[in-house]
Amino acid sequence: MISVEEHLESILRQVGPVGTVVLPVPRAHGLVTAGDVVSRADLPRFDNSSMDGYAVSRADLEGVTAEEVRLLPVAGDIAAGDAVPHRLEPGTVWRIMTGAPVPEGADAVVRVEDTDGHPREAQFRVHPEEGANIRRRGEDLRVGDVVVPAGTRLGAPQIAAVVSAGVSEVEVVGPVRVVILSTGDELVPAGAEVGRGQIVDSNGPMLEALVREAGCFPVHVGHLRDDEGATRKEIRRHLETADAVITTGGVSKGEFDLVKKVLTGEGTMEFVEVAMQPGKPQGFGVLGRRKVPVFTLPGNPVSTLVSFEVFVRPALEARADRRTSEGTATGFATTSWPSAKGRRTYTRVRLSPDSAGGYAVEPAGGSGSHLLGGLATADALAISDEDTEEVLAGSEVELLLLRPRREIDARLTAETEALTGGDEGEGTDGSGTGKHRE
Ligand SMILES: Nc1nc2c(c(=O)[nH]1)N[C@H]1C(S)=C(S)[C@@H](COP(=O)(O)OP(=O)(O)OC[C@H]3O[C@@H](n4cnc5c(N)ncnc54)[C@H](O)[C@@H]3O)O[C@H]1N2
Ligand code: MOO
Repeated sequence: MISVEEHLESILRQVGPVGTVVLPVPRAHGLVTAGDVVSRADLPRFDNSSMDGYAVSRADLEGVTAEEVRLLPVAGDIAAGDAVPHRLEPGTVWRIMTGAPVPEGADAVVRVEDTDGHPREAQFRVHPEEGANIRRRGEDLRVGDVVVPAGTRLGAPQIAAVVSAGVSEVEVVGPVRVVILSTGDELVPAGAEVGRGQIVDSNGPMLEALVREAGCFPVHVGHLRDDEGATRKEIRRHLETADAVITTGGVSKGEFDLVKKVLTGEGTMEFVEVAMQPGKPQGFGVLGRRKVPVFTLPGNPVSTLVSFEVFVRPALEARADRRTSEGTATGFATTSWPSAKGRRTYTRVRLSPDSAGGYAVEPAGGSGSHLLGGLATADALAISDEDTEEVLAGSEVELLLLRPRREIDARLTAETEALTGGDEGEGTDGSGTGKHRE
């Protein structure tokens, strides 16, 4: 058996980012920039008003107060989008809308609330500060400024900044297209009738969701029957287009464990036993002329999940050049549970608030790799090392989170409030206490 670290290192040595592509900015959502994105425009593009009001020359309102009001004639209206260059003549004002270009000669905008709002001859009640309510050209970004540095994941705020800066296409690390193949004659697709001896293929939909959560794109989710020729043909076909292939099942010692049989000797494929529980039988290699990473995960659903979190997610992150894991945390065991001696053990656990504002940890259901009911209630995997035979009540445990931390913390806060009748807002409030860490 090899260690978890040895297997992960072997995978990461062989996996690098996919090539870059140039995409229209909205389609690059979630992808990582391959180079700095540089502004093609000054932002704002022109001096404009931040308020509905009047563009004025301050000199014309010297000494004006709420008691010492002044009347000035209005030259006209300037709306947002007005393309005509206007000039402010001394002794006059322009009525101006939010976002409209400030006329030449104006050095402040007076809010409509500080006037009587009249369209032709407005009464002013303030003497504005220099530049009041004017958004200056280039105060946000200048031509040539870096809007988003290389290596940034394009989220909604970055997309807004980039398109405003006059950039319509960006070079990003390409979308990582993942093919998912469940294997085994016993499987039927979700929703289909389940016959005698059959089960629903849950690994396919689970991996599809995991791949998506990891910021990659499941492009094919299929099922391979226990047929050697068909299995070989189907895997080869996907090597032409996929950026990663994940199979489940067919890698242990059964007579019909065909994945192992078909892929042995292909590319750098290696089938190993990893000192972990669950997830012992693992296969990985890069295959075909495109050197596509292929992960052959054990079929038991919990083994598949743990294998994904421990090996596939880091590799997909390397491929997409981004981090997506929900991260780690620590908590305290409220009860004891067994740990497989000699193997890194990943125990499904449920978290609750402890009295010190940390995470209280207890197993979510049994330890069998087929137990999906318990898995659905788990918040995290508690990791215990190879030397541990039993995780003792009261001991500190390392957690690999399976849900977004905000979601866990929000639930725990609600539970704390329910327990205390809502008078203690402190505790697991999502801001993290000494015991929580990323
Ligand atoms: N003689 C031995 N038998 C097994 C060993 C072993 O060392 N010696 N290892 C066990 C361990 S540990 C695991 S994990 C599994 C891995 O088996 P495979 O990867 O070959 O997977 P299968 O045999 O095809 O299936 C295992 C189990 O999972 C169910 N399954 C498979 N695919 C799906 C799916 N897509 N959705 C839901 N459930 C699935 C399948 O019906 C089996 O019950 O091997 C042990 N055996
Ligand atoms: O290693 Mo298997 O993955 O225990 O269930």
